Amino acid sequence: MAMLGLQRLRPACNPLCHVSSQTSAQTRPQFVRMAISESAATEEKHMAVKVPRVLSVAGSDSGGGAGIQADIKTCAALGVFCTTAITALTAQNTIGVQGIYPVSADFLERQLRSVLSDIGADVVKTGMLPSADCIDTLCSVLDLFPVRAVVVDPVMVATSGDELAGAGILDALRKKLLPKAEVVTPNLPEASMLLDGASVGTLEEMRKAAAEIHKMGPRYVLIKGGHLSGSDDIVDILYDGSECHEYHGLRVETRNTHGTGCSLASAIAAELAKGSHVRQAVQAAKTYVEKTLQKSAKLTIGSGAQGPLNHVHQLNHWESLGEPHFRPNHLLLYAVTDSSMNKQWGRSTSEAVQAVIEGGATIVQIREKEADSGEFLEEAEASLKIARKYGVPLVINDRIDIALACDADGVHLGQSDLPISRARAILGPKKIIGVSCKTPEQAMRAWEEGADYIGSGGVYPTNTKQNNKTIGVEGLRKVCEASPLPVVAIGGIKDHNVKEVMASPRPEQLQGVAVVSGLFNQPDVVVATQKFRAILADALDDSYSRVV
Ligand SMILES: Nc1ncnc2c1ncn2[C@@H]1O[C@H](COP(=O)(O)OP(=O)(O)OP(=O)(O)O)[C@@H](O)[C@H]1O
Ligand SMILES: Cc1ncc(CO)c(N)n1
Ligand SMILES: [Mg+2]
Repeated sequence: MAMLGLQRLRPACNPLCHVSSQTSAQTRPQFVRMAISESAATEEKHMAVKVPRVLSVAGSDSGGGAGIQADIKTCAALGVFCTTAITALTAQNTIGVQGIYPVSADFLERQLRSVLSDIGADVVKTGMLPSADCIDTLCSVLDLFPVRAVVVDPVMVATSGDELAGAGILDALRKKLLPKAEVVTPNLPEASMLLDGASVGTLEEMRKAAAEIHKMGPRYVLIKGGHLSGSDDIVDILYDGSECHEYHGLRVETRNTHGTGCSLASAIAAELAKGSHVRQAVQAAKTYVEKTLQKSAKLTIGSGAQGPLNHVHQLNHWESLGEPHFRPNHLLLYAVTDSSMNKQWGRSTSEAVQAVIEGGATIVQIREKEADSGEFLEEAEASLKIARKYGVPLVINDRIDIALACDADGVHLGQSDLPISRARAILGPKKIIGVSCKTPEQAMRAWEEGADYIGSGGVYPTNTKQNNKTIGVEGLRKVCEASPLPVVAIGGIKDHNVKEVMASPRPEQLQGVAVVSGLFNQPDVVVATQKFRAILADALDDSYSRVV
């Protein structure tokens, strides 16, 4: 193979501009920050943004679940730029491998040189290598263009049982590629093949196999336990030449395990490219694959035994496709907490939430005007655990940051909070956004900007919100008639006036009532809530109240 003589360029670290225009009296962190920002300003034009890069040397899976396709998606999900050198085309789907078209060693070399001579790579990840020639070529090119680490997934057999590389590659793999590897990631059958058919089917055998494979030259051996039978726990074993580290994870019950191995190896490569140590990289990769399996468990792509993963589940949320994130009849009895009221009665917010849900509240809003952010978050998290157990949605008043931090079901915003369109952009399409509206115009705008429901009031004067203009039953009716969104009535609603609010003819969009002190300024929240549910059932026709 001809030598290109190209060297990888390592850009020197740009020194900071330490002579800042402000001097002496500053504290050190401020000084460092200013120095950095001033340096940034003067060098802005020349500043290079260095992106972590992985080069995947692997086969194409036409089914989109494994091989190159899995590698690119995994790297994208983990924030790494992925280039490719394709070793083979496979005609493959969720049923099996219908054909293999290997790429010649010459053309593999062209791809490797194209990528490494220009874009470069921090880490090379290898998957399917169809011939010993391809392995020879790869090793020679790696000698010319050294990279920080090589992650070798010794792909031999697809999950379907179809052979992807024959025993003919074993010698080159063991003698040439493994000595260059930072990590090698065999599954159980591959570990056995590398060891000429030794049995690798128990944890003890995995440990022994890891030590044997380590003698072939890689710095780390990770034996994957995905094929271990008969346990809820899936253990991968990492051997570093002196110690075995175990990575435990829960087995996800799913048919969608096609490409887990490729994804794990790519995730390790991506984490290494970002600068992690091998042990951190393996842990992060295992966590990524487990989470991805969970998010992909129910997908039905293809009719075969092994479906693909949804690698970019943070972007597309397929797991919740088809599930409406909000149903208007959740607004029937809407409980809004008030921490000082609950404190007076000697209960925490989460105890109050438990009681109000037991009593029959159909949605809960955590409204916190006193606690600091940390306490608010703790209360919200504890309340959310309870709400999830009962399948009742829980939203946060005003604080989008708290809603995001605890992954609540949504927020309720006032007219002076962040604009609805911004809130929607931050929270994504799957979170509930409710908006307080006093007028038909506000209701129309909330709808245009992407809200899910409207809270309209105050219907009656209330102590919880003094200085709040009341709109009365008439104002509520006007909002309901104009609103394209479902409406919940709020403000001073007590057991004695629910009937009046919900009285017929009830406007179509009016779904229920939101209550604060009627539920919580009470000695027994469960009993108070049950009473409201009974009055609501009475006020509405049966078919309606039975839906929730
Ligand atoms: N059902 C599962 N639940 C949780 N983790 C799993 C499951 N199946 C595999 N894993 C994990 O996924 C990673 C890949 O393991 P596996 O042994 O399946 O690789 P593989 O056989 O090479 O996969 P591939 O199908 O891509 O060839 C490992 O970290 C393993 O622990
Ligand atoms: C191309 C390709 N590489 C790797 C695997 C391993 O899952 C596969 N099924 N297909
Ligand atoms: Mg594999």
